[in-house]
Amino acid sequence: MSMRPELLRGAEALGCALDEAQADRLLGYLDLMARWNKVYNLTALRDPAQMLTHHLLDSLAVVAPLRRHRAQAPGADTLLDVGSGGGLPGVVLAATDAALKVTCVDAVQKKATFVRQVAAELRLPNLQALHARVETITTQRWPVVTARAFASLPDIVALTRPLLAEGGVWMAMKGQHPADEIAALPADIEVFAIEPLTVPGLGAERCIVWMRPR
Ligand SMILES: C[S@@+](CC[C@H](N)C(=O)[O-])C[C@H]1O[C@@H](n2cnc3c(N)ncnc32)[C@H](O)[C@@H]1O
Repeated sequence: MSMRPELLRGAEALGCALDEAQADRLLGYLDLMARWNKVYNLTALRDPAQMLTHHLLDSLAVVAPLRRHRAQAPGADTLLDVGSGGGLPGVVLAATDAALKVTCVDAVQKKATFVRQVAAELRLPNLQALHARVETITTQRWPVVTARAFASLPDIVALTRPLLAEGGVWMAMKGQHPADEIAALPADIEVFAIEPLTVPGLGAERCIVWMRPR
């Protein structure tokens, strides 16, 4: 059964209606993920319908908030997705915004290789993948650093702080409001917004924790 209608409906509910080309890319990504998963074990989910809600729609939920942030932060046109795994949310962000240059980094070679393959097959020149432990990167800084299912907020900050550009922000994707993690952040880190998200069909709490150095 085609998943296009559910994808289109879900994206619209999330405030990021997709054009045909964007929907094609995201469905192509889902297809590549399902095929590579048989060999490379990129995600524990096997059911494509679950991959749609738990991965694609969950990642699409941050597209509109990121657009709002970028509208207020001119120059925030590059993003680092830390511990990107099979490319979540980095691939989804690159596939929905050609003006955003996305770098996905993961410590596992096969995951970076998969994201490179996605960039080639889906023709996404704004997507690149690095195979590295994020704490070893010294070559570049980014105005937005994002992470999904990567680490606690204090660990995200500790591992990626040198990679944040002047005036940059962290956009951390979390489940329930992570009060304990927020309480454990260093005093010079400000949580300037916590945005609750409602992901169609997911039935679980989600939020974005926006952070920046004070
Ligand atoms: C649970 S997975 C989440 C993957 C993806 N963000 C998602 O939401 O499906 C966490 C990923 O972080 C990667 N990782 C863990 N420590 C890392 C580090 N220090 N630098 C880069 N990647 C790391 C792991 O290899 C793994 O792919």
